[in-house]
Amino acid sequence: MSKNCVARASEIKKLIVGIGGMTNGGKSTLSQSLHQQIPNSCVIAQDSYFKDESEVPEDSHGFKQYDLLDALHMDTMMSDVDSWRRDPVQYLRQRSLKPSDEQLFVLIVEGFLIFNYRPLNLLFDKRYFMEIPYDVCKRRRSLRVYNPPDPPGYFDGHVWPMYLKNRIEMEDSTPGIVFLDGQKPKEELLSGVRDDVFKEIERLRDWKAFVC
Ligand SMILES: Nc1ncnc2c1ncn2[C@@H]1O[C@H](COP(=O)(O)OP(=O)(O)O)[C@@H](O)[C@H]1O
Ligand SMILES: O=C(O)c1ccc[n+]([C@@H]2O[C@H](COP(=O)([O-])O)[C@@H](O)[C@H]2O)c1
Repeated sequence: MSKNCVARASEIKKLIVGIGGMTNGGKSTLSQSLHQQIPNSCVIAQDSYFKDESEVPEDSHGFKQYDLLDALHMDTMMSDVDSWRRDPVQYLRQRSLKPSDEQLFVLIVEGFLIFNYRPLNLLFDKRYFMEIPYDVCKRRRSLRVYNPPDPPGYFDGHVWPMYLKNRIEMEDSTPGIVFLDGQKPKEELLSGVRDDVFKEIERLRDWKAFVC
């Protein structure tokens, strides 16, 4: 390094972790547990950005087309991600989260189509995808009540075919995804991802930015 270069070890460092996966794969459960265990972290959840029912079109069978990026306000989601990237301290404070003295911040982004939206997908440092078999997915989904609730035949008529389509698109465009078995015990899933994220945090801590 030239003697004119300045080490900026104290600069704020940021890590963005993507928890993608099938509907009911366990994304929210894992993301909330990670948030509780990772200091200076927060969660942005894609299902907070669904458009109003009146804005979501129906197909020829009368099924609302919810399992498409078009059903989501991705522009709003991106602007929230960008405000975290600009100033994570302020972002946490605005949400009544208390930043620690630590200069390292972790954003957990979770959702069923997070790796299908290119501008967001480009930002991830780590990508995980929670998968479960068809019958488990169908059973878990049948126990959950969305707003609006799934009409009869919705899982096989819309949710599952769209999952298969979206997954092909994702795998074609995104290498390096770590696939997780969403049937493993919650604690095991949590400890695996948490340890992986902590390793990444250690790597970032050791890394010094040099400005020449
Ligand atoms: N590892 C797991 N094993 C068994 N059930 C789980 C597991 N993780 C989540 N669940 C259950 O599956 C359902 C969907 O979980 P959730 O985290 O809301 O999924 P997602 O956010 O992917 O839609 C919930 O009832 C949750 O308790
Ligand atoms: O949250 C909503 O407004 C909403 C309304 C209708 C349906 N959804 C369903 O939400 C699913 C994605 O969320 P999740 O948590 O199941 O991964 C997706 O499969 C949609 O069909 C979600």
